[in-house]
Amino acid sequence: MEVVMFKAFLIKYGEIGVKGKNRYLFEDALVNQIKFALKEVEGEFAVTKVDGRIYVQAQSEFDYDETVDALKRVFGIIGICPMVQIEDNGFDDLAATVVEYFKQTYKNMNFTFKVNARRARKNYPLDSMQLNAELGHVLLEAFPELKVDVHKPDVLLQVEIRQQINIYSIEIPGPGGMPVGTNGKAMLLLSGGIDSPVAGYMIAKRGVKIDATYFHAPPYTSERAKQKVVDLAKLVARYSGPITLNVVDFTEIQLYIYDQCPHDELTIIMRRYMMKIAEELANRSDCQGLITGESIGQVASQTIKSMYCTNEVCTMPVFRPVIGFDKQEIVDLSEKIGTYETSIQPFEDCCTIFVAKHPVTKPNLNVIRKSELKLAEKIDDMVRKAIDTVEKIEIN
Ligand SMILES: Nc1ncnc2c1ncn2[C@@H]1O[C@H](COP(=O)(O)OP(=O)(O)OP(=O)(O)O)[C@@H](O)[C@H]1O
Repeated sequence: MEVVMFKAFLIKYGEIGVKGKNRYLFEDALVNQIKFALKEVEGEFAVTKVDGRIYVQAQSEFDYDETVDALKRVFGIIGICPMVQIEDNGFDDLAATVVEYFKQTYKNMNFTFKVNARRARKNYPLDSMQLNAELGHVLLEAFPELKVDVHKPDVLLQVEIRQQINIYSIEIPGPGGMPVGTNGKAMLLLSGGIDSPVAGYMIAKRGVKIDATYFHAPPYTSERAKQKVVDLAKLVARYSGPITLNVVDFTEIQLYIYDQCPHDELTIIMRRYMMKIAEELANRSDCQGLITGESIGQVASQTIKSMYCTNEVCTMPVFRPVIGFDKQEIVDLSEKIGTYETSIQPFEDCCTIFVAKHPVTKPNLNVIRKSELKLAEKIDDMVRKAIDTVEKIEIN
């Protein structure tokens, strides 16, 4: 689309509008997230909050498509309206701009329209009704194929008389949700798979800031496998904002469990230690919850009984946003958010390397606890060491 005229966007936001006195906190978080998202777009932008509305105004040359794509990743936005903003140079100038706006925005004029003018500034010489009628008339003269429909127009042209004049008619859907930073913080257990990046995306969408923890088992898992997780964290951060990624060296613990415990219980016991360590890291970085990509019944370690056993080691709430999704639904979402291609890169995961041929699908908590007694001597030191030597990678 030829969009030479669009130099600004009106940002529409939904749920955050209903938060009463907290409204400004939500708006400020939204402004911050918009600024963060626009950092990777070429061009300078001013993001401002004026009279309870948020505007993005280009201050230099900019790439329209990239800008819209970046805004589509900001949770809390329900609509992105590309806008023409002009100074008030009298009605004739406004009428000419509206005609030019139609010419540049629509290829053919075989549609119905309605003008919806609003005056926030009452000293404008025409009132809203007069503006609607006059601008409608001007457009019909300029484009005789156009038709007016005041009930169900194909195109609703908004003309807002404020300090400046805003002209817009297109609303590109945003992602919805709430601005990140308005709903606490949680720790995502991020593996290299398909599910956990999607889980992180879904919780961030509700306004939750995210940190991540990855369990790495060198040399059984390669540097490349770790890089894949860093890449996934970067992709999630495009929506969630900056992420601190904790890389835990899990090798010693895994080998020890492998040595001491029945192999059909390995996955469950490893998972329990992952949850324990993730919870401790979460506490240290002020998180109020853990996030995993588990979905009921997907694999042996994700039966309800298995989750009952892994959940038991932590007191923090564990959020499993894809719990009721089929695999294909998770895949669809991962394609939509752009993590799928990276997730399917074939690099080994620590769980798949140490996995038993026939893992228990109905673990008994008492049996698992008994097996873990064999670890008692050394495991606490190992856990402490894993936490103390964690590598922190800042994704921003
Ligand atoms: N190496 C790891 N580091 C961090 N978290 C992990 C790791 N392995 C598993 N998890 C967490 O446990 C969840 C279940 O893992 P599992 O390997 O059973 O499932 P999965 O379906 O392959 O999930 P994913 O696609 O997210 O890897 C993951 O979604 C993730 O949250």
